[in-house]
Amino acid sequence: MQIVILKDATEVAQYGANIFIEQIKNKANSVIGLATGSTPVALYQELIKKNQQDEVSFAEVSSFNLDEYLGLKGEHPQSYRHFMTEQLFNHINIVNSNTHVPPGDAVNPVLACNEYEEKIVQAGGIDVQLLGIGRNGHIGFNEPSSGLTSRTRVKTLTQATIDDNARFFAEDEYQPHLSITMGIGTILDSNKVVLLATGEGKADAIKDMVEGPLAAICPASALQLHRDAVIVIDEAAASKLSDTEFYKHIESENQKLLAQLANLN
Ligand SMILES: N[C@@H]1[C@@H](O)[C@H](O)[C@@H](COP(=O)(O)O)O[C@@H]1O
Repeated sequence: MQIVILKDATEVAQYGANIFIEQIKNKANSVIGLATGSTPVALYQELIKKNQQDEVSFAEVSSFNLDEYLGLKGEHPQSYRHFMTEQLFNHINIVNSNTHVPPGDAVNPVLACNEYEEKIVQAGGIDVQLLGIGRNGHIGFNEPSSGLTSRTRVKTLTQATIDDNARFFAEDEYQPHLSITMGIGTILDSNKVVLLATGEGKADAIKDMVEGPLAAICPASALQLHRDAVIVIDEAAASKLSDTEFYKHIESENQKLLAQLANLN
C-alpha cells in the first residue's frame, strides 16, 4: 500500500484527481471506476474544472460505479445514478452511454449483477478504481463479513451504514436496506485503486485497513493484497495510525525516486 498523508481534504481531492487526470492523459479511452458518498465530491469538482479548462477530455472514457441502492430507479434523487449525473457526468464531456451504474431497478438483480461483471470484462477491465471507506471499513457496499474474493452481488446494508447515509434521505422517505455492489474480488481486479478518506470519523477504519489483519470484518483490509493501492488521507483520518512519520518518510522517498526517473526521460 502507498500511504499518502496530506494536510486537508482539499489536498486529498487534488492528489486523487491528478491520478485520474494522468491516467486519462496517458490512455484516452481509460476505464475508470467511480464512487459515491461525500468524500469524492471535491475530487469530482477538480475533474470538472480540469475538463472545462480543456486539460483533460472524457470523450473516450468509460466509467463503472461501485454500487447502487436496490429498489431505486436511476431518476430517484437518492439513487447513485442520480448522484453521479448531478455531481460529475452532467458537467464533463463523458458520453452518457459509456457511464455504468448497477441498475437499482433490475427485475432480476442476480442476473443484473452477472451482466455488470461481464460489461466490465468487455470494456477491458478497470484501469483505476476510486474508493471511499465506511466508518465500519466497508468499500462499495461490501459490509463487514463480505467475502474477500466476492463478485458483484446483492448485499444487505448494516444498520450502521443505513444510519450513516440517513442524512441524504428526508425523515419520512423510504431508505433502501439492500444494494447491488461490486464485490471485493471485482475491486481487487482493477489495475490500480485509489482510496480517499478525510476526517477523524474515518481514523479507526483507516487504522484497521492499513495496520490490522487481513480480515473480512474490515473489508477494506483486502486492499493489503492489491499490487497498486494508493491510500490518500488527511491528517485527521491518519491520526490513529501507529507511525505516520514513517509513512510520510516513505512517501517522500517515493517522490524523490519518481523525480529521478523523470530526469532519465
Ligand atoms: N456506498 C458508499 C461508499 O462507497 C462510501 O465509501 C461510503 C462513505 O461515504 P462518505 O464519503 O460520505 O463518508 O458511503 C457509502 O456507503
